[in-house]
Amino acid sequence: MNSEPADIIQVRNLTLRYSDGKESLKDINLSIKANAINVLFGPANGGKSTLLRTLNRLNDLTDVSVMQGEVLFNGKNLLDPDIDVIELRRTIGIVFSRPVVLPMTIYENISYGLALAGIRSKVQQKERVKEALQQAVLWDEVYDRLDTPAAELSGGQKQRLCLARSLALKPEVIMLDEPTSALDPVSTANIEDLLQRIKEELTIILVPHNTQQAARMADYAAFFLQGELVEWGTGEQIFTRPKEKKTQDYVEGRFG
Ligand SMILES: Nc1ncnc2c1ncn2[C@@H]1O[C@H](COP(=O)(O)OP(=O)(O)OP(=O)(O)O)[C@@H](O)[C@H]1O
Repeated sequence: MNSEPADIIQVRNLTLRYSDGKESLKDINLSIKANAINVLFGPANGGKSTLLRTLNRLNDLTDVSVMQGEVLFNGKNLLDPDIDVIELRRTIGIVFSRPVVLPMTIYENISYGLALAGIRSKVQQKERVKEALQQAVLWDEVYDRLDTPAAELSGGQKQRLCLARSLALKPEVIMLDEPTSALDPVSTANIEDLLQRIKEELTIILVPHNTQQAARMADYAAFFLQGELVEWGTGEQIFTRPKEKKTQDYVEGRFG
């Protein structure tokens, strides 16, 4: 990295409690850096997925009893009730661990979302589909069978299709929640390579599926433990010179 990237998202004093009373995020303060891979890592139940779901308001659909603090994005608090949630979810996309393809063709898996987003011109759709598949490094494998069912793709290809589906909407941020946990090592390496490539164009927030992947991928890293953000910094600092003993113990595999 040449210079310190700008903050694209600023999480300020974010506390979230589900209606069962459990505090899943405790006074979180964190900056997400633009055009970088921002890794959120730590043991299960740390609050990583909860934070991702908060950033594009998927938590609106779950039973949250308390949400305090703010999340600044493009000069606005994205937790404000008057935010356009549909537009927010286009701008901050999410890819989950299990690739969920729609029961449609490869082409339609992408064009469907474009149509929903108001892009109805067939010419424009065609261009966007091609561009997204190229960005997701899937084009060369599927360009001659775009009209076949997406269900016939391999697991790794399906995950790249899910990524292409988000990329087609030209998001500013893509969040990935353990995107390679269901994939073999070769498919995992493909996804990791392509994330390194696309960070030139957008911002990535990655919940990795293990600490090795966190260390490999992180330009910036935030260590979550039981709803608390223990520490965050550059990947290099967190994985070689952590300030907190808890981070060091986790990174060195003393608990997990
Ligand atoms: N919809 C929900 N309702 C109630 N509690 C929830 C809900 N979703 C998550 N939790 C709780 O919030 C805490 C944080 O969970 P979360 O899934 O955010 O952690 P995580 O760090 O992503 O863990 P994992 O690696 O297992 O996905 C956990 O104690 C979990 O049980």
